[in-house]
Formats: sequence, C-alpha cells, structure tokens
Amino acid sequence: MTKRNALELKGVKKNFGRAEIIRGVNLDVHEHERHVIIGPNGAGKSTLFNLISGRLKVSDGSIKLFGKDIHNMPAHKVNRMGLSRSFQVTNLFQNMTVMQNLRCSLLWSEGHKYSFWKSVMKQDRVTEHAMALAEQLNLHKQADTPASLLTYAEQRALEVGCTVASGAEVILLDEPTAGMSRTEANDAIQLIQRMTGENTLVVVEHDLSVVFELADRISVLVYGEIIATGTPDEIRNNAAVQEAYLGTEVH
Ligand SMILES: Nc1ncnc2c1ncn2[C@@H]1O[C@H](COP(=O)(O)OP(=O)(O)OP(=O)(O)O)[C@@H](O)[C@H]1O
Repeated sequence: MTKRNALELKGVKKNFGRAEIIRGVNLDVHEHERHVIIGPNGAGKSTLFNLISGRLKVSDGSIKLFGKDIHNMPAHKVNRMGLSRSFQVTNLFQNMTVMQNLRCSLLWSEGHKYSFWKSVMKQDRVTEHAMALAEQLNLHKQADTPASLLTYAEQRALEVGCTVASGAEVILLDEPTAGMSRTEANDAIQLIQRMTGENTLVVVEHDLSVVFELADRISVLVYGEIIATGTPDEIRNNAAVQEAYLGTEVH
C-alpha cells in the first residue's frame, strides 16, 4: 500500500540574491514517519526548514502539506494547517511557568486568542491536559517554575511539549539535542519518541548517534541538494553519502 505523504516538496529552490542556496529539492515525508535531515554545515538545512514552515518564501517549486499547497503562506497559516516548528528556547514565554506555557499552546490549538488568556485560565479541562503533558515531560515538579529558571535540557523538553500541545500533525524539530550532554541527549530522544507518538516528525540533527536512533528515514542535504533518501541502513551503506558527507564517521 502506498503511504500518504504528509509533506511533498517538488523542485524547491531558494536564492539569496545571486546565491542559490536550495537547488531544486524533491522530498516526500510519509505520514507518521520520523524523517531526519542531515548534511554538512551550510548545506541549507535551516533554510529548508524556514521554507517549509513559511518563514521564508520559495524562489521556485512547490510545498504541499497533506496535498495542499503551503509554499509562500505566512507561518501562522501553515501552523493553522497542521505544521508546527519547534520553538527555540528563546521563544518560550520565559517569565511564564511551565503550566502557563503549556496552557498557552493548548489554547492556541483550540483557536483561542491570547487576549482571552485570563478568562480561559480557569478552564479545568485545559489545566488537566497541561498537567498531564507536564507529567509526560517529567516537568510536573516544576509546574509552577518560570521557564527561565529551568535547566537548558528542561527548556528544550518544554519546547517539545509546547510544540506537541499546539496540536500540529506534522512537527519540525531543529537540532533538538544541540548543546546537550550524552545523557541529556538520550533522555531527549526518548522524550521525543514518547511525546510525538503518531505525529509526523521532521528533524534536523547533527549528532549521528541521535540520527540513527531516531530516524525511520534519513535525507542527506549537501550544497542545497538532497543526494540520498533512505532507511538508516541504506544511508549508512550509500557510497555517495559516505563520500560526500559521512566519511569515516559511519565506521
Ligand atoms: N537570509 C540569508 N541571506 C543570505 N544568505 C543566507 C541567509 N540565510 C542563510 N544563508 C546562507 O545559506 C547557506 C545555508 O545556510 P543554512 O543556515 O540554511 O545551512 P545549515 O545547513 O542549516 O547550516 P548549519 O548546519 O551550520 O546550521 C549559508 O551559506 C548561509 O550563509
């Protein structure tokens, strides 16, 4: 049975001035899969994420989310259509507590405006859901702690929690284990696996042990082009990938 595509990129290009940074990317991300994008520094991974999430306009080509065109839609509309990009730590509400951050994302998923925040704060249902998420994130003991006082790893966990709480089916995570110790990174992978269950996940990641642990499929972006897409084993054994990027790291 053919798998439904959550995301479909066809001939996507992005120029900055005369520099062509994304050079005709074709990429299918299947529904429910964990798809990791790897590539050397400057390959264009962040730019690709910015194009998918609507932060940047494509210069050419198309991007579909569950069959609907989303390229050149503003980021908030792409988000409303079911795609959420992990907020960087700096985008958490730093002065708000863990619970308030989670509530905010839950309310966004239900379409409330932030201006209704105070009245809706009383809703027991939202509170219960936020507490359940805090427990899943192992942040329930810090439920009333402002985000700014959490450790770095806890902030990244909360960021994942808020992304999941926002109700998107497709989740983009940008280097979710960057700056973490090995133990923290392992915990973060487990948390991502636990929290994102049935979601479709697209992840940019540098740490190859994380990549091979997390990915159902991997795409390798080199110099603005995807040179290979496949299962972790296929990518490990792909001669072009080894030559262009992975080199001895695989071995
Ligand atoms: N707004 C911009 N204007 C001009 N050039 C840009 C812009 N954004 C990115 N670039 C250039 O595009 C190229 C790809 O950058 P990008 O950040 O997408 O790569 P990356 O694969 O995410 O790199 P890294 O792994 O180091 O984060 C780089 O040469 C960068 O300088």
